[in-house]
Amino acid sequence: MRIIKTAVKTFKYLYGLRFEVKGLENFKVGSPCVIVSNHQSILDMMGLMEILPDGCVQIAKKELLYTGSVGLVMYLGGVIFINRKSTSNAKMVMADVAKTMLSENVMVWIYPEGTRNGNGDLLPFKKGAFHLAIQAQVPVVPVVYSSFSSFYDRKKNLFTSGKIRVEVLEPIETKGLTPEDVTELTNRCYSTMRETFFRLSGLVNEPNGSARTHLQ
Ligand SMILES: CCCCCC/C=C/CCCCCCCCCC(=O)SCCNC(=O)CCNC(=O)[C@H](O)C(C)(C)COP(=O)(O)OP(=O)(O)OC[C@H]1O[C@@H](n2cnc3c(N)ncnc32)[C@H](O)[C@@H]1OP(=O)(O)O
Ligand SMILES: CCCCCCCC/C=C\CCCCCCCC(=O)OC[C@@H](O)COP(=O)(O)O
Repeated sequence: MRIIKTAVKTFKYLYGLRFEVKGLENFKVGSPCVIVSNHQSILDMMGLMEILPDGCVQIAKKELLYTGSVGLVMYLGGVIFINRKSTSNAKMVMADVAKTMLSENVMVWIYPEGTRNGNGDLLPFKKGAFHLAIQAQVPVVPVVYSSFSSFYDRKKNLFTSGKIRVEVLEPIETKGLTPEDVTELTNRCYSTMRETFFRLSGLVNEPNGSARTHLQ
Protein backbone atom coordinates (compact mmCIF):
# COMPACT_ATOMS: atom_id res chain seq x y z
CA MET A 1 0.00 0.00 0.00
CA ARG A 2 2.98 2.33 0.61
CA ILE A 3 3.96 1.88 -3.05
CA ILE A 4 0.39 2.53 -4.22
CA LYS A 5 0.23 5.56 -1.94
CA THR A 6 3.41 7.07 -3.41
CA ALA A 7 2.20 6.42 -6.97
CA VAL A 8 -1.34 7.71 -6.49
CA LYS A 9 -0.24 10.80 -4.54
CA THR A 10 1.57 12.08 -7.62
CA PHE A 11 -1.71 12.17 -9.57
CA LYS A 12 -2.69 15.39 -7.81
CA TYR A 13 0.04 17.29 -9.66
CA LEU A 14 -1.27 15.89 -12.93
CA TYR A 15 -4.77 17.13 -12.11
CA GLY A 16 -3.71 20.38 -10.45
CA LEU A 17 -5.35 19.46 -7.16
CA ARG A 18 -4.17 20.71 -3.77
CA PHE A 19 -5.15 19.27 -0.39
CA GLU A 20 -5.46 21.45 2.71
CA VAL A 21 -5.34 19.00 5.62
CA LYS A 22 -6.28 19.55 9.27
CA GLY A 23 -6.41 17.23 12.29
CA LEU A 24 -3.92 14.51 11.30
CA GLU A 25 -3.04 14.20 15.00
CA ASN A 26 -6.48 12.60 15.48
CA PHE A 27 -5.20 9.45 13.78
CA LYS A 28 -2.86 8.93 16.73
CA VAL A 29 -5.31 6.90 18.79
CA GLY A 30 -2.55 4.47 19.81
CA SER A 31 -4.65 1.48 18.79
CA PRO A 32 -6.56 0.13 15.80
CA CYS A 33 -9.52 2.28 14.77
CA VAL A 34 -12.22 2.47 12.10
CA ILE A 35 -11.80 5.48 9.82
CA VAL A 36 -14.97 6.62 8.02
CA SER A 37 -15.06 9.25 5.26
CA ASN A 38 -17.44 10.68 2.68
CA HIS A 39 -17.09 9.37 -0.88
CA GLN A 40 -17.69 11.54 -3.95
CA SER A 41 -15.80 9.99 -6.85
CA ILE A 42 -12.73 8.07 -7.95
CA LEU A 43 -10.85 11.27 -7.10
CA ASP A 44 -11.25 10.17 -3.50
CA MET A 45 -8.42 7.75 -4.18
CA MET A 46 -6.05 10.70 -4.25
CA GLY A 47 -7.60 12.15 -1.11
CA LEU A 48 -7.30 8.74 0.54
CA MET A 49 -3.64 8.37 -0.33
CA GLU A 50 -2.93 11.97 0.72
CA ILE A 51 -3.51 11.17 4.39
CA LEU A 52 -3.66 7.35 4.63
CA PRO A 53 -1.93 6.32 7.87
CA ASP A 54 0.50 3.36 7.76
CA GLY A 55 -1.08 0.02 8.66
CA CYS A 56 -4.52 0.96 7.34
CA VAL A 57 -6.55 -1.27 5.02
CA GLN A 58 -9.67 -0.29 3.05
CA ILE A 59 -13.01 -2.02 2.57
CA ALA A 60 -14.07 -2.15 -1.10
CA LYS A 61 -16.94 -3.60 -3.11
CA LYS A 62 -15.91 -6.99 -4.44
CA GLU A 63 -16.60 -5.95 -8.03
CA LEU A 64 -13.36 -3.96 -7.88
CA LEU A 65 -11.38 -7.17 -7.42
CA TYR A 66 -12.29 -8.14 -10.98
CA THR A 67 -11.01 -4.94 -12.60
CA GLY A 68 -7.85 -6.43 -14.11
CA SER A 69 -4.50 -5.13 -12.92
CA VAL A 70 -6.05 -2.49 -10.68
CA GLY A 71 -7.97 -5.23 -8.87
CA LEU A 72 -4.77 -7.23 -8.48
CA VAL A 73 -2.89 -4.21 -7.15
CA MET A 74 -5.71 -3.53 -4.69
CA TYR A 75 -5.63 -7.16 -3.56
CA LEU A 76 -1.86 -7.06 -3.13
CA GLY A 77 -2.27 -3.75 -1.27
CA GLY A 78 -4.35 -5.57 1.34
CA VAL A 79 -7.78 -4.18 0.38
CA ILE A 80 -10.67 -6.18 1.92
CA PHE A 81 -13.52 -6.96 -0.51
CA ILE A 82 -17.15 -7.28 0.55
CA ASN A 83 -20.31 -8.27 -1.27
CA ARG A 84 -22.56 -5.26 -0.75
CA LYS A 85 -25.52 -7.19 -2.10
CA SER A 86 -25.37 -9.87 0.60
CA THR A 87 -25.64 -8.40 4.09
CA SER A 88 -25.05 -11.79 5.70
CA ASN A 89 -21.85 -12.30 3.70
CA ALA A 90 -20.69 -8.74 4.41
CA LYS A 91 -21.41 -9.21 8.11
CA MET A 92 -19.29 -12.36 8.19
CA VAL A 93 -16.37 -10.64 6.47
CA MET A 94 -16.64 -7.64 8.79
CA ALA A 95 -16.78 -9.88 11.87
CA ASP A 96 -13.49 -11.41 10.70
CA VAL A 97 -12.07 -7.93 10.15
CA ALA A 98 -12.92 -7.01 13.77
CA LYS A 99 -10.76 -9.92 14.98
CA THR A 100 -7.93 -9.30 12.51
CA MET A 101 -7.66 -5.58 13.19
CA LEU A 102 -7.01 -6.34 16.88
CA SER A 103 -4.63 -9.27 16.31
CA GLU A 104 -2.68 -7.44 13.57
CA ASN A 105 -3.09 -3.92 15.01
CA VAL A 106 -4.43 -2.46 11.76
CA MET A 107 -6.80 0.42 11.06
CA VAL A 108 -9.71 -0.01 8.65
CA TRP A 109 -10.96 2.72 6.26
CA ILE A 110 -14.64 2.47 5.23
CA TYR A 111 -16.89 4.68 3.10
CA PRO A 112 -20.15 4.44 5.10
CA GLU A 113 -22.24 5.94 2.28
CA GLY A 114 -21.46 2.66 0.46
CA THR A 115 -21.27 4.31 -2.96
CA ARG A 116 -19.88 7.38 -4.74
CA ASN A 117 -22.06 10.42 -4.24
CA GLY A 118 -21.51 13.79 -5.89
CA ASN A 119 -24.83 15.38 -4.97
CA GLY A 120 -23.32 18.01 -2.69
CA ASP A 121 -24.63 16.33 0.46
CA LEU A 122 -24.04 13.08 2.37
CA LEU A 123 -26.08 9.94 1.72
CA PRO A 124 -27.52 8.18 4.78
CA PHE A 125 -24.82 6.01 6.38
CA LYS A 126 -24.77 2.25 6.26
CA LYS A 127 -24.14 0.70 9.68
CA GLY A 128 -21.36 -1.82 8.95
CA ALA A 129 -18.48 0.48 9.91
CA PHE A 130 -20.10 1.22 13.26
CA HIS A 131 -20.90 -2.43 14.00
CA LEU A 132 -17.24 -3.15 13.23
CA ALA A 133 -15.97 -0.46 15.61
CA ILE A 134 -18.25 -1.66 18.43
CA GLN A 135 -17.39 -5.34 17.81
CA ALA A 136 -13.69 -4.48 18.04
CA GLN A 137 -14.30 -1.86 20.76
CA VAL A 138 -12.08 0.61 18.88
CA PRO A 139 -12.63 4.33 18.19
CA VAL A 140 -14.30 5.67 15.03
CA VAL A 141 -12.25 8.46 13.39
CA PRO A 142 -14.36 10.55 10.98
CA VAL A 143 -12.64 12.16 7.96
CA VAL A 144 -14.39 14.73 5.77
CA TYR A 145 -13.43 15.93 2.29
CA SER A 146 -14.93 19.17 0.96
CA SER A 147 -17.24 19.03 -2.05
CA PHE A 148 -15.58 18.50 -5.42
CA SER A 149 -18.52 20.26 -7.10
CA SER A 150 -16.58 23.56 -7.26
CA PHE A 151 -14.17 22.05 -9.78
CA TYR A 152 -15.47 18.67 -10.96
CA ASP A 153 -18.35 18.22 -13.39
CA ARG A 154 -19.44 14.59 -12.99
CA LYS A 155 -21.55 14.62 -16.12
CA LYS A 156 -18.69 15.67 -18.39
CA ASN A 157 -16.16 13.87 -16.15
CA LEU A 158 -14.13 17.06 -16.43
CA PHE A 159 -12.53 19.14 -13.78
CA THR A 160 -10.34 22.21 -13.47
CA SER A 161 -7.64 22.44 -10.83
CA GLY A 162 -8.98 22.96 -7.33
CA LYS A 163 -8.37 22.84 -3.60
CA ILE A 164 -9.82 20.06 -1.47
CA ARG A 165 -10.14 20.70 2.25
CA VAL A 166 -9.72 17.63 4.42
CA GLU A 167 -10.45 17.43 8.14
CA VAL A 168 -9.72 14.49 10.45
CA LEU A 169 -12.17 14.86 13.34
CA GLU A 170 -11.86 13.84 17.00
CA PRO A 171 -12.05 10.07 17.55
CA ILE A 172 -15.39 8.76 18.84
CA GLU A 173 -14.87 6.13 21.57
CA THR A 174 -16.88 2.89 21.41
CA LYS A 175 -15.58 1.25 24.62
CA GLY A 176 -18.54 -0.13 26.52
CA LEU A 177 -20.95 0.32 23.59
CA THR A 178 -23.04 -2.65 22.42
CA PRO A 179 -24.82 -3.42 19.11
CA GLU A 180 -27.89 -1.64 20.54
CA ASP A 181 -25.86 1.59 20.40
CA VAL A 182 -25.06 1.27 16.67
CA THR A 183 -27.87 3.49 15.40
CA GLU A 184 -27.04 6.30 17.83
CA LEU A 185 -23.31 6.06 17.00
CA THR A 186 -24.08 6.08 13.25
CA ASN A 187 -26.36 9.11 13.56
CA ARG A 188 -23.88 11.00 15.75
CA CYS A 189 -21.08 10.41 13.28
CA TYR A 190 -23.33 11.30 10.34
CA SER A 191 -24.40 14.65 11.76
CA THR A 192 -20.87 15.66 12.77
CA MET A 193 -19.51 14.77 9.32
CA ARG A 194 -22.38 16.44 7.47
CA GLU A 195 -21.91 19.66 9.42
CA THR A 196 -18.16 19.58 8.69
CA PHE A 197 -18.83 18.82 5.01
CA PHE A 198 -21.00 21.93 4.66
CA ARG A 199 -18.49 24.07 6.54
CA LEU A 200 -15.50 22.87 4.46
CA SER A 201 -17.50 23.21 1.23
CA GLY A 202 -18.80 26.72 2.00
CA LEU A 203 -22.37 25.39 1.94
CA VAL A 204 -25.17 26.58 4.21
CA ASN A 205 -27.15 23.78 5.84
CA GLU A 206 -30.73 24.98 5.23
CA PRO A 207 -33.25 24.31 8.05
CA ASN A 208 -35.11 21.90 5.78
CA GLY A 209 -31.90 19.87 5.48
CA SER A 210 -31.02 20.94 1.93
CA ALA A 211 -27.77 22.80 1.22
CA ARG A 212 -26.91 25.87 -0.84
CA THR A 213 -23.69 27.84 -1.31
CA HIS A 214 -23.20 31.12 0.53
CA LEU A 215 -23.18 32.81 -2.85
CA GLN A 216 -26.74 31.90 -3.89
C1 LIG B 1 -2.36 3.30 -12.54
C2 LIG B 1 -3.23 2.85 -11.37
C3 LIG B 1 -2.36 2.30 -10.27
C4 LIG B 1 -3.11 1.20 -9.50
C5 LIG B 1 -3.80 1.79 -8.25
C6 LIG B 1 -4.72 0.76 -7.65
C7 LIG B 1 -5.13 1.00 -6.24
C8 LIG B 1 -5.44 2.25 -5.79
C9 LIG B 1 -6.37 2.46 -4.63
C10 LIG B 1 -6.21 1.47 -3.46
C11 LIG B 1 -7.21 1.73 -2.34
C12 LIG B 1 -8.60 1.25 -2.76
C13 LIG B 1 -9.68 1.86 -1.95
C14 LIG B 1 -10.98 1.21 -2.32
C15 LIG B 1 -12.14 2.13 -2.22
C16 LIG B 1 -13.40 1.44 -2.65
C17 LIG B 1 -14.61 2.02 -1.96
C18 LIG B 1 -15.86 1.21 -2.18
O1 LIG B 1 -15.88 0.19 -2.84
S1 LIG B 1 -17.25 1.84 -1.36
C19 LIG B 1 -18.42 0.56 -1.50
C20 LIG B 1 -18.13 -0.61 -0.58
N1 LIG B 1 -18.16 -0.25 0.84
C21 LIG B 1 -19.30 -0.30 1.57
O2 LIG B 1 -20.36 -0.63 1.11
C22 LIG B 1 -19.15 0.06 3.06
C23 LIG B 1 -20.41 0.59 3.62
N2 LIG B 1 -21.43 -0.48 3.73
C24 LIG B 1 -21.64 -1.15 4.94
O3 LIG B 1 -20.93 -0.99 5.92
C25 LIG B 1 -22.92 -1.97 5.01
O4 LIG B 1 -23.46 -1.85 6.32
C26 LIG B 1 -22.72 -3.48 4.68
C27 LIG B 1 -22.13 -3.61 3.30
C28 LIG B 1 -21.82 -4.12 5.72
C29 LIG B 1 -24.12 -4.16 4.74
O5 LIG B 1 -24.89 -3.59 3.72
P1 LIG B 1 -26.45 -3.20 3.93
O6 LIG B 1 -27.23 -4.40 4.33
O7 LIG B 1 -26.93 -2.40 2.77
O8 LIG B 1 -26.23 -2.24 5.14
P2 LIG B 1 -27.06 -1.69 6.36
O9 LIG B 1 -28.36 -1.10 5.93
O10 LIG B 1 -26.08 -0.85 7.05
O11 LIG B 1 -27.38 -2.99 7.30
C30 LIG B 1 -28.56 -3.71 7.15
C31 LIG B 1 -28.83 -4.35 8.52
O12 LIG B 1 -27.72 -5.18 8.90
C32 LIG B 1 -27.12 -4.68 10.11
N3 LIG B 1 -25.66 -4.80 9.97
C33 LIG B 1 -24.86 -4.21 9.02
N4 LIG B 1 -23.57 -4.55 9.19
C34 LIG B 1 -23.55 -5.38 10.28
C35 LIG B 1 -22.50 -6.06 10.98
N5 LIG B 1 -21.22 -5.95 10.58
N6 LIG B 1 -22.86 -6.83 12.04
C36 LIG B 1 -24.17 -6.90 12.44
N7 LIG B 1 -25.23 -6.29 11.84
C37 LIG B 1 -24.89 -5.55 10.78
C38 LIG B 1 -27.56 -3.25 10.24
O13 LIG B 1 -27.56 -2.83 11.59
C39 LIG B 1 -28.95 -3.31 9.62
O14 LIG B 1 -29.85 -3.83 10.56
P3 LIG B 1 -30.91 -2.85 11.29
O15 LIG B 1 -31.81 -3.76 12.07
O16 LIG B 1 -31.61 -2.07 10.21
O17 LIG B 1 -30.06 -1.97 12.17
C1 LIG C 1 -11.25 10.53 -13.79
C2 LIG C 1 -9.92 10.93 -13.23
C3 LIG C 1 -9.20 9.77 -12.60
C4 LIG C 1 -8.28 10.29 -11.50
C5 LIG C 1 -7.42 9.17 -10.97
C6 LIG C 1 -7.21 9.35 -9.45
C7 LIG C 1 -6.29 8.33 -8.88
C8 LIG C 1 -6.86 6.91 -9.12
C9 LIG C 1 -5.91 5.91 -8.60
C10 LIG C 1 -6.03 4.63 -8.89
C11 LIG C 1 -7.15 4.21 -9.77
C12 LIG C 1 -7.66 2.85 -9.35
C13 LIG C 1 -8.40 2.91 -8.01
C14 LIG C 1 -9.52 1.88 -7.96
C15 LIG C 1 -10.46 2.15 -6.80
C16 LIG C 1 -11.76 2.78 -7.30
C17 LIG C 1 -12.49 3.43 -6.15
C18 LIG C 1 -13.90 3.79 -6.48
O1 LIG C 1 -14.27 4.94 -6.56
O2 LIG C 1 -14.74 2.68 -6.68
C19 LIG C 1 -16.17 2.93 -6.65
C20 LIG C 1 -16.68 2.46 -5.30
O3 LIG C 1 -16.12 3.25 -4.33
C21 LIG C 1 -18.18 2.58 -5.18
O4 LIG C 1 -18.74 2.08 -6.33
P1 LIG C 1 -20.13 2.72 -6.85
O5 LIG C 1 -20.04 4.20 -6.68
O6 LIG C 1 -21.22 2.11 -5.99
O7 LIG C 1 -20.21 2.29 -8.29
